Amino acid sequence: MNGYGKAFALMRDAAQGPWRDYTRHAFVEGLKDGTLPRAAFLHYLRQDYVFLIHFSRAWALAVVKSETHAEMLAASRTVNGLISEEMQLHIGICEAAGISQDELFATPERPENLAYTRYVLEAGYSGDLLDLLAALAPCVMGYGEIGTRLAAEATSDTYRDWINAYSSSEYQEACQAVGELLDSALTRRLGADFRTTPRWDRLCQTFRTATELEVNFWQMGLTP
Ligand SMILES: Cc1ncc(C[n+]2csc(CCO)c2C)c(N)n1
Repeated sequence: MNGYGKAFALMRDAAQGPWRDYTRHAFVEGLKDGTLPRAAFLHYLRQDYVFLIHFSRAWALAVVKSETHAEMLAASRTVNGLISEEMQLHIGICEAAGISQDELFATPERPENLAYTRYVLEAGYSGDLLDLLAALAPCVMGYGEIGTRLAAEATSDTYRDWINAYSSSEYQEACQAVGELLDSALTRRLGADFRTTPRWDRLCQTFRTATELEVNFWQMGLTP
């Protein structure tokens, strides 16, 4: 699977093992065949709602760290997509399951959740837009790959709404836009041969760590 840009494909290939653990996690396979217990899914969604609050803050920080209007536009569109669409999806599914928005907002944050979001925010606070985007990319593109694969391979309709959200053309376009942002931000700051610069390996390491934190997040989802 590809189409999310050059830098993403390189970073993913450099993090092959964790990437596979993330995109083929037992939680994901349970969404695919409908065997994921409902309690685990709702627990995950509640944690993910809190996760999205902090991820919206991290994408807002990407606006702060932008150096061009095009970068600000791409980052602010993601902030808007997150708050107006992705968080709405969670509110809707949870409401239908009898979990109110107040309850959702008051969800106590699990350590696996906290570790991931604060890692990403710290990458942005202490670094530049590249450090921040390297930490943000696994979440955006990973769900893009998972959504596309599950739309083709799902054998159950139990989690169809969730799968449809991440396989939708709107979401796939958002992944492509982030891929283009990553490529152009790298080229602007490091040059077209960004792979040969001293910073590249560190950026790949940040991408890998964020991918490992995604694996931990799925694992948390399996243990309500
Ligand atoms: C643990 C976890 N990882 C990734 C996503 C997906 N996601 C989070 S922010 C974002 C970018 C805005 O569209 C996307 C797609 C999630 N929901 N939960």
